[in-house]
Amino acid sequence: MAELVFFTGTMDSGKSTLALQTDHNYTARGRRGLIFTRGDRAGVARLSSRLGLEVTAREVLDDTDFWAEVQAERHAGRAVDHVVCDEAQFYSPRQVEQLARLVDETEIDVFAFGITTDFRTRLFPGSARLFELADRIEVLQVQSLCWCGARATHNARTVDGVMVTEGDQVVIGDTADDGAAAGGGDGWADPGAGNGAHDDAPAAAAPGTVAYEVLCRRHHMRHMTAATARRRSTPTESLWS
Ligand SMILES: Nc1ncnc2c1ncn2[C@@H]1O[C@H](COP(=O)(O)OP(=O)(O)O)[C@@H](O)[C@H]1O
Ligand SMILES: Cc1cn([C@H]2C[C@H](O)[C@@H](COP(=O)(O)O)O2)c(=O)[nH]c1=O
Repeated sequence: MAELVFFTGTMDSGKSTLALQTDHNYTARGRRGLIFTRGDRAGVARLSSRLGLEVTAREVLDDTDFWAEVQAERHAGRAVDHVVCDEAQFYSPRQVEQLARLVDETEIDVFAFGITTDFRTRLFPGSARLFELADRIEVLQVQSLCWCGARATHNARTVDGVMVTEGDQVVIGDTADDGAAAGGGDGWADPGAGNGAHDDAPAAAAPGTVAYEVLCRRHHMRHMTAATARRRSTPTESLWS
């Protein structure tokens, strides 16, 4: 029986890699899939993994209708056996409902990949709906680690190196220190900024350089990033290196 599966974890936990592997393994057995993403760091209509793999994908926009996309494909005589959805946290609840309908009414497997919560530890709307509707939730097995060595469970955002807890929910960026420049409005990257351009983007500028860091809950609650800990460097908060 077809399933809607939500593979989730923090940033940098291997979700995009698993998305690519999943599509590869199904395709290798003669099944045909569609790959969707939204706001990948590599740019519009790209699905990229930090391990270096990158493929062309269909960019999800505010008005994307997954049901219509699959029906159009089938009417054109092309089979659709599975659908891979990366950055699914950015999909609307309505789009997640379309994915569930595809599973239930057309027996297509849907594999969705995304982070659960934002930098404020709040659920993304798309992730919330996936938690509500998915047949299965799979937490990524490769652990990403907080600077203290504990399993990282939360995503922190820094602006110019300082952890923040206010701002737009969506700002495309990376876990590297040299993160992308902050966007504005609803947070979709400015098409001119070269950091994951998006058609639905507002253009308002915001200062600062945005980056992300994965932390355990304890250190997320204390706003203690690796840099903060290094500065404080108390005996009980030892760093690995
Ligand atoms: N140089 C490397 N060697 C081995 N593994 C790496 C390397 N760089 C990244 N990775 C792996 O890739 C993972 C990130 O993969 P990715 O699919 O981009 O994550 P996500 O989509 O969850 O943000 C890291 O957790 C790590 O396991
Ligand atoms: C926590 C958080 C993340 N984002 C963005 C940053 C990245 O572009 C993606 C996550 O991608 P990954 O493949 O899982 O690394 O989400 C955001 O917009 N808002 C946030 O709060």
